[in-house]
This record gives sequence, structure tokens and C-alpha cells, in this order.
Amino acid sequence: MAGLPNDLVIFDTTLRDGEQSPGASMTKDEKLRIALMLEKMKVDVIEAGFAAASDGDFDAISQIAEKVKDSTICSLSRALENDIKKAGQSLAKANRARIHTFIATSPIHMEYKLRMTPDQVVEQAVNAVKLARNLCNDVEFSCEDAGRSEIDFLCRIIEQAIKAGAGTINIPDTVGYAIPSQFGSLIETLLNRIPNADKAIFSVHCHNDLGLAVANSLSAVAAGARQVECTINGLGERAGNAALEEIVMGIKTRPDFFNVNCNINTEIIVPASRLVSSITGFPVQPNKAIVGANAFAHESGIHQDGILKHRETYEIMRAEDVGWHANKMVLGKHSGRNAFKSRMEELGHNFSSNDELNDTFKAFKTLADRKHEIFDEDLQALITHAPDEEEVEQFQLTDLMCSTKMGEDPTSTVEILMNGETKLAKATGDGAVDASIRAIEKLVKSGATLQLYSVNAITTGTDAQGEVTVRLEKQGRIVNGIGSDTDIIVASAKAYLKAVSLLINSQQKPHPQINV
Ligand SMILES: CC(=O)SCCNC(=O)CCNC(=O)[C@H](O)C(C)(C)COP(=O)(O)OP(=O)(O)OC[C@H]1O[C@@H](n2cnc3c(N)ncnc32)[C@H](O)[C@@H]1OP(=O)(O)O
Ligand SMILES: CC(C)C(=O)C(=O)O
Repeated sequence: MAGLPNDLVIFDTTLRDGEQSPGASMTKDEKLRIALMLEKMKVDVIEAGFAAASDGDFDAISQIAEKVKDSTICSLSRALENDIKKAGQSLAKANRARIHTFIATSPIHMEYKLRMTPDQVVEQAVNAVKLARNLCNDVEFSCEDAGRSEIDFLCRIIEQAIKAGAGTINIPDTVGYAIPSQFGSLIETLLNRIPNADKAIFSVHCHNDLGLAVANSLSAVAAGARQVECTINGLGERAGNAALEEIVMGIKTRPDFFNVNCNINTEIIVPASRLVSSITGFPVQPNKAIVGANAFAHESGIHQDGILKHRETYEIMRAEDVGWHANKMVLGKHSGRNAFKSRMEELGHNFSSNDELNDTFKAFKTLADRKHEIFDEDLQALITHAPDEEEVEQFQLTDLMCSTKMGEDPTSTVEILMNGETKLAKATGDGAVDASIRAIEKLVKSGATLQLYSVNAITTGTDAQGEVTVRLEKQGRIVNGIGSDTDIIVASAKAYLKAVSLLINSQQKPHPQINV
């Protein structure tokens, strides 16, 4: 389309909309680790959170704004003075900052949720954009539920928002209602009908309720949208958002169709997917496009034959271009600190101090003594599952002894360091894992309901590390604990204790959203 910029802005909202998935809350440091990975991937804009939502969110955005220098850092805010001011304050240290303010524009949201007339909504949007522009040069305005809004009203409010100073106009399909051809036409109509449309970049933010988030986003790009909001692994509220990896590879694999530049360093895609999955405890399904374990696996003879003769018979992308590489043994028990540190940096983890390097190196050596081959996934698990200081003080699994015999109930004895005191408990259960969790529960007395228990082998082989996710619920609070070990029972006990710690920490905080 004539007059449109050639660059496509990739706006990642894993840390904001992604975190809105129940159970996907992340600590401040986990968010920073993901943000640094996104920066390395050359994501243009990172939406780091919603500053007014909680002190934890505010602090996480501030820390990311201070440490991430190459990407624009953004905070979401309602069209309210206090939210916008908080967003501005949280971004004070950013090299490049953006305030993203929104208000709903669909008849159903305006009437029932906001209880405002369309005129009041336009006035509030304009005031919000003006205030944000006083605090920040880069302002984005979103018409929440644009997918179900009336076109005349959208044209009216967007024209006013651009006049008030919004440089990016976002058209969210908040409830995942749109259909690709119709959503593309909507973007084209807005670009053609709004008189000052050329003064802003048009963006889309699609949800996946009908499984169409990526298709709708790509249709919008074909129609002239020049920013896409997306998340790693498609994480997000309800059925999630458009997956960053699918959008980016769609654009890059079909330049004949899209004809836009996208700066993303695609080789970081798989490490980023793994990091987000292991931090949130949301496993990636094997058949997930781009980042699923089977995305580049060929099972049937005719396909394998084709691949052997000419790879492109059955592959439209190269696995190595998105960060897959053969599960090679990278390090072992004879490796030294330098090789270890350098591999960790390649995986996106920079040690913040010598102490952290030494502690992690020690954990690596312990693992290497127990496991023949150490893969990248094992290294990543060492970082992701390292206990943080608060947890170490609260609960530490110091010993676990299990006995199982066919035909008899397994018994488990656990020893836990609880607030500096060693405590012991014994229980029987339906299996060794059940017995261990029952024994732990005798000591910690969380009273929580186990909502999910899942095991994922981090690498292949019978000596693989198992990664266990435990989801606990108590009084509406949901937390995920993750633990890894070559012994699945120990991994389960660690995951359970981590979840209990998160639950206790979140109960001590005022906000229902769990930010630990
Ligand atoms: C589509 C999206 O993803 S939007 C982003 C969703 N993210 C979040 O909600 C972040 C987590 N949320 C929170 O922490 C809390 O909801 C807060 C701190 C934002 C607000 O908490 P509270 O002040 O207790 O309000 P509560 O959440 O109960 O209700 C929302 C209020 O904001 C109003 N509101 C909703 N959106 C907007 C908006 N864009 N602009 C102005 N007001 C809005 C609602 O009408 C309601 O107002 P009311 O209290 O006068 O009825
Ligand atoms: C606030 C906007 C961008 C949003 O998250 C949505 O509408 O889904």
C-alpha cells in the first residue's frame, strides 16, 4: 500500500498480557530475564507490565526500564490520570519509553462495563492521550474491543486520539471474535477513512479464542498494519494472544506476500520459548508451530526420503534459523568456569555477580556428577529453578527418602529446613510422589488444592532431568511451582515446596494478582 512504512514493529506483551494467564505470574527477576532475552532477540517494544496494577508490577517495569536499553519499554494504563502518571514514573529510567493507554470502544463495553456514553469515552481518551504525551513522547492508544466496535465510532475516536498526540493506534480484537478477511478489511477501511491516519502507525493485538489470532494479525499486516502485538508461545489471557514466533516466521518465510522488514533475530526464538515455558510452567505442546518438539521432526518414510534427497521437499524453514540445534553435549563434569559462563551467556543468561556464577557452577558440577550428558536445557533449568533468597529462608528440601515395593503403599520421609529449623515428616501415599507431597504437607500445612501436576523430561535418556510443574490453588489464588532434578520424586518435592512458598508470599501481598 502506497505511503506505508516498510518496517514492521514487533511489540511483545508476554510480560503484560502473557502474565494475565492464570498461574503464569512471574517474579521481578524472572521478568527481567525474559526482557533481556527479548532485547537480545531485537524485539522493538517490550510491554513490561501495567504499572498501576500493583507495586510488584511497578517495580518490575522500573527494573526492566533501567536494565534494558535497546528495546522501547512500555507500560499499559487505563485512560485514568493516576494510571498514566504511574506508567510515566515506572518508565523514568528508560532509554526509550512508551505509555500505552486504552479505553473500550464497543457498545457492549461502553454501556455495561464503563457505564459511559460514547461522547464521554472520546473525551476521556483524548484527555488520557494528552496527559500521556505530556509525560512521554511515544504514546500508544488502544480501542479495547475494537473487533466488536462500530466503524464510524472507531474512525471518530481514532482521529481525535491522533490529534491529541498518539503516534501508535492499536486495534485489539480483545475477545478473539474477528475473522481474517474481515479483520484485514477493517484495518484497510480505517487507514483509508481516517483523515490523519498517515500520522500514526496502526497496530493490532489479537486474541486466540477461535484459534485465529495469528491469521487475523497477518491479514492485518497485509492490509497495512505496521505493528503487531504478540507473545512468546502465544501466552495470554484466556486462549492467549498471537504467538510472536508464528507471526515473525510467517512474515519472514513469505516475503513475497508481506513485503515488510522485521528486525527480529530469529535464532533466539527457541531459547526464548524454552525460557518462558520453564518460568511460567506452561509446557509447549509438541506439535506447536516453530517451537514444538516435533516442529521439524519427520516421522514417515516418504517424508524422510524426501528430506534426505532435498530438505526443502518437506521443510519451509530451517530449524537452525529459529534456534533449534541438535541436542549436542555442550559441557560435562570436566568443564571449567570460563566455558560454563560463556555457554550460559550464549543461552541469554549473564551472571550478575561472581557469587551467582560460583553457586550456579557448583550446582552444574553436582548435576554433571549424576548425569553423563549436560544439554543446553539442563543449563537453562539450573538458572530457572535456582531457589531465590526468600525461598531459601522459608523452605529448603534437605533430604528425601522413599521406599516402594510392589503391592505395598510407598512411604516417604522428607526433611525440610523451615525458617532455619530442620523438620522431619513421614507419610504413605498412592505412589512415591503422592507420599512425598503428603509428608511435605504435614509440615507446611498449606491447605491448598492441587490443580495440576505435570512432568516434562527436559532432555532425552533415562538419566534426563525431569521438570515438574505443580499448580496450587487457595482462596482463588493460583500459583505454579516448578522443580527439576534427575530424580522425578525430588523434582516433585522441590516443585511443591516452591509453589507453597509462592502461595505464602502472595498471601502476604495486598493485590489479588500474584506478583512475587
Ligand atoms: C483487555 C485487557 O487485557 S485490559 C488489561 C487487564 N489488566 C488488568 O486488569 C491488570 C490487573 N488489574 C488490576 O490490578 C486492577 O483491576 C486495577 C488495579 C487495574 C483496578 O482495580 P480497581 O480499582 O479495584 O478496579 P476494578 O478492577 O474492580 O474495576 C475496573 C474499573 O476500571 C474501569 N475501567 C476499565 N477500563 C478502563 C479504562 N480503560 N479507562 C478507564 N477506566 C477503566 C472500570 O469501568 C472499573 O471502574 P469502576 O470501579 O468505576 O466500576
Ligand atoms: C488493552 C488491550 C491492548 C488489550 O490487551 C486487549 O484489548 O486485549
